[in-house]
Parts: sequence; structure tokens; C-alpha cells
Amino acid sequence: MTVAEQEPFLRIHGVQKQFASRVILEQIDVEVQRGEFIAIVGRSGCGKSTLLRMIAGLEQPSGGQIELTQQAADRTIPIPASTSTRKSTGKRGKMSKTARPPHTSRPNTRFLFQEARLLPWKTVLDNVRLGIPDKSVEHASEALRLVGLADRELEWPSILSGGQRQRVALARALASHPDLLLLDEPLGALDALTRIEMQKLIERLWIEQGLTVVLVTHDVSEAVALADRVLLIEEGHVALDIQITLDRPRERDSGFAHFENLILHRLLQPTAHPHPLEGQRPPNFSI
Ligand SMILES: Nc1ncnc2c1ncn2[C@@H]1O[C@H](COP(=O)(O)OP(=O)(O)OP(=O)(O)O)[C@@H](O)[C@H]1O
Repeated sequence: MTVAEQEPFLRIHGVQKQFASRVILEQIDVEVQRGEFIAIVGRSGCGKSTLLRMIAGLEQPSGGQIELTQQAADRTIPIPASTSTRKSTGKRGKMSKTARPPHTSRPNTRFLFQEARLLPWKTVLDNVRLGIPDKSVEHASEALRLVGLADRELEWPSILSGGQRQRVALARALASHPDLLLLDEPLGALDALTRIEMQKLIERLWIEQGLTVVLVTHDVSEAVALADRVLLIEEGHVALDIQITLDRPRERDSGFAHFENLILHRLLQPTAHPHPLEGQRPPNFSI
């Protein structure tokens, strides 16, 4: 079955959201394929987190529908065409199949926030075990190994750095083998270098674990570094939906700058004057 024939994994159709009489999102229509990495950008207060919370089911839309494919992911499915330019490590779907929970009626969805939200009275390992239905020590250890913290299992969250705490939160999310990972500015509080390291980690895990990811970020450069598609929300609508057709891992070259400028131009001048390069191919364009 080709990607074009596949049912979207996530369908957001005519979604509207208002708080009291204030309309935040007027009409959002987006389809996401299984395995895609989507980034959502937009001005502060445009409704990015609200949309993510609605996808997670933490908030109800005032109108429209959000549908997730009923059957949980089969990890053996091929990578969608939109991600085929990524340089895969060949280790996709690495966590053991026997470790996966049985198929459930709703895809397993995990949410990561800007703060790691760890329990300070539990060890790193026990925090990760909280994310697993059967609290398996083995699976928690495996998840910690994936994020590079195998040697910190018995430590307390308070002695970890901010980046390490986010790694633990990521391990806790991954330990239950999610189909869909929702990231709400998870790197927003980190310094620039740690942020880039975490971006690389998230990209690697996305490839290896066959995840579908929706990331909300203020950082256009982060969106271009990570996403297959960047959605820009403006005045309650998706004003831009751009396919980032750059090879992975992404170099911060002229092609990268092309996409960054395209998105920044629109963010800074929201009244829809198209960027002079909009629709043109970036210098190192590839399919
Ligand atoms: N529970 C709520 N009750 C009332 N208003 C809310 C509620 N949640 C969000 N809002 C409002 O909805 C708007 C969008 O909020 P949201 O957090 O989704 O924006 P955002 O784009 O994620 O912003 P930022 O980038 O600053 O995090 C804001 O004006 C916010 O005050």
C-alpha cells in the first residue's frame, strides 16, 4: 500500500476552539501520516499548545473532529515516503516486539512538557517505571539506555541537570512504546548546546522507534532541523504547511536557511505577503 492510499494516522478536521466567547482556533484542518514528524510554530498565544492538548484528549474542541487511527501501530510498517530521505540507522523498531503492549483501541499517546515533571521522591528508574503499565524494571532500564542514562538509574532527579531530567522524561514516555509522541516545547528551558544534543536524540529515537511526533516549538530553527512538515498557525488557521525537503541529518546550510527564512518571514509579517522565495526550490533541494 502506498502512503497516498493510507488512512491518515491523525486527522484534524474543521477544529475550532474557543474559551468563553474568545475564539482561539477558528478552523484547523490537518492530516498526519503514521511516522511523520510535524512541527507547529506560531506567535505566542496563537493556540499551539491548545491544539496539542486537544490531540492528546486533554481538552475538547468546541467544534470539528480529531480522529486517531484506531489500531495501534504495527512497527514493521515501512517508513512513509515523506521521511524516506532521513538517514536511518537501520535500527528502526529496535525495542523488542515482545515488550510491546497488546493492540489497544486508541493509539498509545505520550505528552512531554517544558518541565520534566519527575517525582522527586522516586529514583530515576522508578520515575521511568511510572510510564509502564506493568512497571517492568527491564523495560525501564532499556528506555534509560536509549536516552543515554543507563548509569544514572538509582540517582534522584534533584541531582540531574535540566537536560538529563528531560532525558528521563523522554525515557518515561518511550518506555510504554508510544505510537504518538506530543512534545510541547520540551527543550524550551535548556541551554543552546544541550538543546541541539536533545534535538539529535529526539530525531534518532523517532527514527529508531518508528514514532509519529507532533512538536510545538517557538524555535523556527528547531522546527526546520527536526520536522518533515512545519505548520504555522496564524489567526486561528494553518497559514503555512511546508514540507521540509532536506536530507537528514540536516546541515545548517543554505537550504536550511531557505526554509528558516520562509517561515520567519511569514511569522514576522503575518498579513500574508508571500515570501519572494515561497514556492521556489531551495539551493540543495532533493526529493
Ligand atoms: N483553559 C483556558 N481558559 C481560558 N483561556 C485559555 C485556556 N487555555 C488557553 N487559553 C488561552 O488561549 C490562547 C492560546 O493559548 P495557547 O497556550 O494554546 O497558546 P500558544 O500558542 O501555545 O502560546 P505560547 O507560545 O505562548 O505558549 C491564549 O490566549 C490563552 O490565554
